Amino acid sequence: MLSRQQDPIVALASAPGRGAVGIVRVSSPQSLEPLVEALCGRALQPRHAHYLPFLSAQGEAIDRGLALYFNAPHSYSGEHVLELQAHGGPVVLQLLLARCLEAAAELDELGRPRLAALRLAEPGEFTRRAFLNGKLDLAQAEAVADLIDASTEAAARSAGRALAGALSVEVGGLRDALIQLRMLVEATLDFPEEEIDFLQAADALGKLQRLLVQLDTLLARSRQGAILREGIKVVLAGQPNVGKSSLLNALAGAELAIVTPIPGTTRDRLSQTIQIEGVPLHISDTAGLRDTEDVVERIGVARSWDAIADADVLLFLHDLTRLADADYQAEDAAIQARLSGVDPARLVQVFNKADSGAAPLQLPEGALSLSAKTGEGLEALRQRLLQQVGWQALPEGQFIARERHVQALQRTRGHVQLALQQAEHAVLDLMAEELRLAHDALGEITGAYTADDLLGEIFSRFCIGK
Ligand SMILES: Nc1nc2c(c(=O)[nH]1)N(C=O)[C@@H](CNc1ccc(C(=O)N[C@@H](CCC(=O)O)C(=O)O)cc1)CN2
Ligand SMILES: Nc1nc2c(ncn2[C@@H]2O[C@H](COP(=O)(O)OP(=O)(O)OP(=O)(O)O)[C@@H](O)[C@H]2O)c(=O)[nH]1
Ligand SMILES: [Mg+2]
Repeated sequence: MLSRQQDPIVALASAPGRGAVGIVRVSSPQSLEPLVEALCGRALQPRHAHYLPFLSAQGEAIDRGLALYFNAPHSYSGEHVLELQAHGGPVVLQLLLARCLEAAAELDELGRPRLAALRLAEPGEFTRRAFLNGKLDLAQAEAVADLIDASTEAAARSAGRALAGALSVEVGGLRDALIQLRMLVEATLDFPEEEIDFLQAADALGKLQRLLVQLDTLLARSRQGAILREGIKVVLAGQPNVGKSSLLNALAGAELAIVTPIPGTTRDRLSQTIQIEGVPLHISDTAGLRDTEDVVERIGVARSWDAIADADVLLFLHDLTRLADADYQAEDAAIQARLSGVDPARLVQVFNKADSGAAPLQLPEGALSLSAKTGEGLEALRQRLLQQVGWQALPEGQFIARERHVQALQRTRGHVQLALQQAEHAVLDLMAEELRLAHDALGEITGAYTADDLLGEIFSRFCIGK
């Protein structure tokens, strides 16, 4: 793994103002001993906790806390790391941070700064260094961010699995199988007259087929992991007064949205994340769809249409008590015409107010009937939402994955498939090329082959101090 000469960096490694304990963390390719001397007034034994005062330039205690020193490469970042674990107040932590920068600039007896070029860390820079120093691969580094951002317990657990290397281990197994095949094919290319025998003797076709099966299994697990990470965008839409806000409240189990008998109550989009079996659902309640002269409501309705376009799943609500009403039907016809642009696979028709005793009705295929008021039919709706996005809780446990991983796996699979076709026709040089491309695509997941701008994009989404 390439390792570059880097400036030393410092940051708060906890959200300021919230923690009871806050950490100021310094990471540096050069030794931090001169800085430790200034801040702690003594040397520290690596990997031991020392309780001591953190010293200002005047030698006063800014705080008393635990200091930890990690010698490179035995640290989180793989560099020399100093942690000052202090009381978590925002002001005291900012003082400590400023003191680190000040102490780094202080000159020693020879007129050199204690730690030249110490600067504040960029988002994700500690973890980026851990990656560059081979402490984590890219999939694990991404799992760090996903663990922090996890919005449900299931998402956190599966990020924990990915951080421990579950995805990386699977990818590594596939990579080893690919390498074996590549070696075999490359060797065979050197003896052209025996190509076919070679392939048969080594069962190349069988190996490729098994590789495809393994890729499919991993793809399935990664897709589930991506659902856990990203969650699902569910939008509640429909005419005014059909019960969209009531359904949001029922799903969330809280009175989030205002509900009244007055049509046009909701005028703006209101979103809430809930979970079903650990899957995060980002649910949006929207303004009822209708033509209106009210300027504010018009903007709200335009936002409803934006939300509809953006939904993974659109729950389109109908009011069972008004189905026979001529105005309602006319409005509905106009809306349904406009909805015809929505992918039917994303659309679920929901007939609300089933408790009202309204005339029983022949529901359209795939539609649900329920009552936001009594909760009847809600469980069926929950199951339908999971089914709609292809969620299955897998017995072996999914690990958090990103769309990026799913796409890299799909590309790998495509190349293995083509390699198999070439193998069937015994076109070995093309087969070798497809295997090489498959190998490259797989390598993108763990960061073996990753462009710098992708790394920049991945790490910039971390918080500062991570
Ligand atoms: N105080 C503190 N807690 C923390 C972190 C931290 O940086 N500081 N972490 C920040 O994310 C996480 C833990 N991550 C860490 C990862 C590796 C090493 C480390 O010292 N690794 C050495 C030694 C490993 C060993 O003893 O087995 C190494 O890799 O060589 C430390 C923390 C969560 N808790
Ligand atoms: N009987 C019955 N009434 C319901 C049900 N769901 C909602 N209502 C009533 O229908 C009326 C409108 O409910 P809302 O949830 O505000 O409807 P909405 O679709 O959000 O309406 P707008 O915000 O105006 O678009 C309220 O009086 C609710 O109490 C239900 O399942 N059964
Ligand atoms: Mg409403």
